[in-house]
Amino acid sequence: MANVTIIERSYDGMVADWLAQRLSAALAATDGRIAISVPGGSTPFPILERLVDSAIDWSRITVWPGDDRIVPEVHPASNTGKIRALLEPAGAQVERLEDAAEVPHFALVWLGMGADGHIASLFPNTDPQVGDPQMLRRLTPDPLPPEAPFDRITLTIPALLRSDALVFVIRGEDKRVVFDAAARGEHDLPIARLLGAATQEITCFA
Ligand SMILES: O=C(O)[C@H](O)[C@@H](O)[C@H](O)[C@H](O)COP(=O)(O)O
Repeated sequence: MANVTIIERSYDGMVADWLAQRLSAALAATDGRIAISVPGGSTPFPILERLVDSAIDWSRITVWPGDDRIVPEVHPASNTGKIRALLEPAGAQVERLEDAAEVPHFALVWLGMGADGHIASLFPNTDPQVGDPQMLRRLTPDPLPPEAPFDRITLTIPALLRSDALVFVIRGEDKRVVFDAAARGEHDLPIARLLGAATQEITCFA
């Protein structure tokens, strides 16, 4: 049973304020840089638009997309392109997963989740492993999600677990049912594998 703090009836401004506080605290705890991972999809970007205006020293933050579709950054489906457009002007360094050499330890990993229990691009058909020796994988979701029918590159479960904290923003009752069942260890979908192996603080904005 994963120890998850659920924050009910959340809204984008609330999540942005929480993230701003956590990132400020992580920056205050070190003289150097911190690394974070942020999700793609549709949920994060209204939150990131608020977060980018907060008083965070983005020049000390390296931002890793948790996953991306294998498309050019100028493609509308590119998570990295959208994240870069938002955060690089604020001073953040945004990584390209294809170029990644060494996946760091993350101060915070922020994830969304699909109704099928996927996280990042770890879809059920890819059989993601808690003990994966790789930090990054290229893979093909099957079925291809109609909203983003592309091959993917993604952080793996061990890479996502290389973090001080996990935070989820999960909107919709269908996803909430899947998430709660995962937290109780009632299925073996990717979200359940991640939560079952997590030892760090876990927060879910629902
Ligand atoms: O590349 C992606 O699509 C995301 O990384 C993906 O894992 C996303 O987080 C979930 O599918 C939830 O998407 P929404 O936030 O749009 O519900």
